Amino acid sequence: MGTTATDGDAVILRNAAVRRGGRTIWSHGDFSIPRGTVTAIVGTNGAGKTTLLDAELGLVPLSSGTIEVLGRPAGQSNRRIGFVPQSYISGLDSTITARQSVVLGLTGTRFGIHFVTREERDRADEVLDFVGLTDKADYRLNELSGGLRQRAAIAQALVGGPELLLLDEPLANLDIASQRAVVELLARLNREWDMTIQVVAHDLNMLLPILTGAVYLLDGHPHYSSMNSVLDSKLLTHLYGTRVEVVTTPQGDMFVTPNMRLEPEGREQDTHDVHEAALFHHHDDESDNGEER
Ligand SMILES: Nc1ncnc2c1ncn2[C@@H]1O[C@H](COP(=O)(O)OP(=O)(O)OP(=O)(O)O)[C@@H](O)[C@H]1O
Repeated sequence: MGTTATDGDAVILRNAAVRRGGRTIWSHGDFSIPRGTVTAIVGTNGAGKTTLLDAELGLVPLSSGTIEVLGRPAGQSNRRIGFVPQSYISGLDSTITARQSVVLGLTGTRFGIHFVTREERDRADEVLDFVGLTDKADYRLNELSGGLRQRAAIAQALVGGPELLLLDEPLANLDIASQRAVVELLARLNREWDMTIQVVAHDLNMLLPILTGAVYLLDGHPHYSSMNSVLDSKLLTHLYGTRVEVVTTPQGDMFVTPNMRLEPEGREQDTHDVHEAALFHHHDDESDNGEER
């Protein structure tokens, strides 16, 4: 929301827009995310959450504006960024061991013979220990549960010592205990390694205790907000197009709960009129030309 960028920011978008397949996915990205924060990226299917991560990695060109990551233009800091893609295993030979997969984070996934140095192996073991996989280091990836595979994926992203960790739906398809373990791991990373974290998520509930803010993709525009402001029932209802409630417990915990009294067709209407919806957007330049999204 047009925030003033500082050296303490990990990511800075200035009037950023992305086009893919001939159409604008999102535009007017104008915010900065401070270092040391844990940020959710939320929005409906196809809103462009993965595209935002791709843009930060410089993998998709911007159709306007700029993105700066760790003080440099997007794409130029990738060695200082750990990335956990949505389908980690599909890009890998699942018969390699957890340790081998982590070492790949240091040596690259290129083909050919690569001798692993003692140092590389020690570094891999250090990270495997941090994610709680020491006793599974020699298990093949296809022998691990989804939750443990996700931890191996995070270990691979961490092994190069990144300052920023990007995760694309790391909790998808995990049971609740495994989701908790991943969330606890992210909390420790943030707390003990001062890691700046961005995580694409559909369900905020599990992540709420560790989130400091969220980027929400709303009506084709990404916005950043600290957690207190994003957890607004009206905003979330507009964002998801269905009724969402925010509950503050006496302990101060907040939960986003879908309202179960849904209309017969299964969705409650977003009740915002166009003027109310406009209040969620605070662009300096509202010259969006109404392109199809
Ligand atoms: N390589 C591509 N070429 C053209 N269009 C693309 C490409 N990749 C993604 N898109 C389109 O960009 C839009 C945003 O996709 P993206 O994957 O970023 O959304 P998302 O919010 O992560 O969605 P989901 O919640 O379903 O994962 C979608 O309409 C998608 O079809």
